[in-house]
Amino acid sequence: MDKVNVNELLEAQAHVWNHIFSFINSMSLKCAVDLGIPDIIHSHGKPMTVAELVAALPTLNPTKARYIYRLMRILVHSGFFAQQKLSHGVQEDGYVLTNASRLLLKDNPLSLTPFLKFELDPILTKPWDFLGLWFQNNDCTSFYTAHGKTYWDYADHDPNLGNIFNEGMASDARLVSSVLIDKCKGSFEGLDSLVDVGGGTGTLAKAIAHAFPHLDCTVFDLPHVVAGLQDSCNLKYVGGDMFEDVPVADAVLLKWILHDWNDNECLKILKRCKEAILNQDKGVMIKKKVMIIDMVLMDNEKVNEENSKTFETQLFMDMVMMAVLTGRQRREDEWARLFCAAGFSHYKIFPLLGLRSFIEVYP
Ligand SMILES: C[S@@+](CC[C@H](N)C(=O)[O-])C[C@H]1O[C@@H](n2cnc3c(N)ncnc32)[C@H](O)[C@@H]1O
Ligand SMILES: COc1cc(-c2oc3cc(O)cc(O)c3c(=O)c2O)cc(OC)c1O
Repeated sequence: MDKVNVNELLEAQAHVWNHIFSFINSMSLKCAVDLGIPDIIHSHGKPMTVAELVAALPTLNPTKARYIYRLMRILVHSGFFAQQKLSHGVQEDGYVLTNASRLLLKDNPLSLTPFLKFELDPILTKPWDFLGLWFQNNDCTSFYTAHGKTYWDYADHDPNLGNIFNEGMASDARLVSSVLIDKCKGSFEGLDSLVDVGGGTGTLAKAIAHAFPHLDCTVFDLPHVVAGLQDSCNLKYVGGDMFEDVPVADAVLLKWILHDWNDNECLKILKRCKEAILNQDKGVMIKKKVMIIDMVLMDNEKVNEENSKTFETQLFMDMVMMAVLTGRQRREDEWARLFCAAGFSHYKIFPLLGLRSFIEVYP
């Protein structure tokens, strides 16, 4: 083998090894969160040496103390912690948080820890072991192959999964609402009423109702999800089925709903949403619309070195939707086809929410 080929061979080996082991990134991060490491470093208030970290870990078995620096080393490499000199003239480094680990602090209102705990719960990681088998059987999802029931049936009978799901979704909704209200204010101005379809326990609608006190907001979700939730001044909860009927309003919001469903199911939901905004009799004074927060999957040919991480994360979410539910992420042309088939006339995409976009669709 000539030299170039040997180098290529070794590069290919490294690439395969990196992918064999890349689950260790997620699991090391989960371990740090389970041990409370981000909060401990935050409370310390200054760069924290490994000895200080070990001493502050309340549940650490003393025989494992000497391994902590190895866990921290991989998490420094993956950007969750950084190392800083303790003080001028002192040789030793201490760990500090990065923007990413600040998003894992318990008291950060935008904390993503509930989302991490949900996605990395063994109930949701087990289906990945069954993906190959699923490709060879008739099951609807590899979640079903792994657990013998659909995700919905599982969640219905396991209140703990229902709770971690709701907390995971609410944590995402808090982050999105803070960005949405800041960047998309204009979209809500002039509306009198809005219904958040599949709005869960109402985290996003509550933030919108608070930011726009003249807007009547409705959270619409399955009856058992909204049962017992308290209405407040301009926010109310309504139970129902979005495939049957959606409450009337000037605008309908669908955050992270359509990615759960296949095209036929999305068509039904979008048609119910269109009826809901057209049944609100307000003449032409208000620009009625459906507002969607979801991914617009990047086109392959637009992927470059700069955006390839974003594309990879979008592909991860697409795989999650396939393994857990029967949904998917969609490219712009796939969205456009859906909107047209549901009878909408045009749409605008605002790529303002990082991995996801804010899409307005007009009847
Ligand atoms: C991914 S969650 C999104 C929750 C919320 N929009 C968010 O982004 O935080 C999907 C929501 O759709 C709701 N849902 C599922 N089927 C539904 C149906 N047939 N009618 C109304 N809501 C439904 C679920 O209960 C869940 O709250
Ligand atoms: C469509 O109705 C439901 C959807 C979901 C659900 O589940 C997951 C699971 C996951 O690993 C990642 C996700 O992003 C999602 C979702 O976005 C999502 O909507 C869960 C349900 O009940 C608990 C549903 O009824």
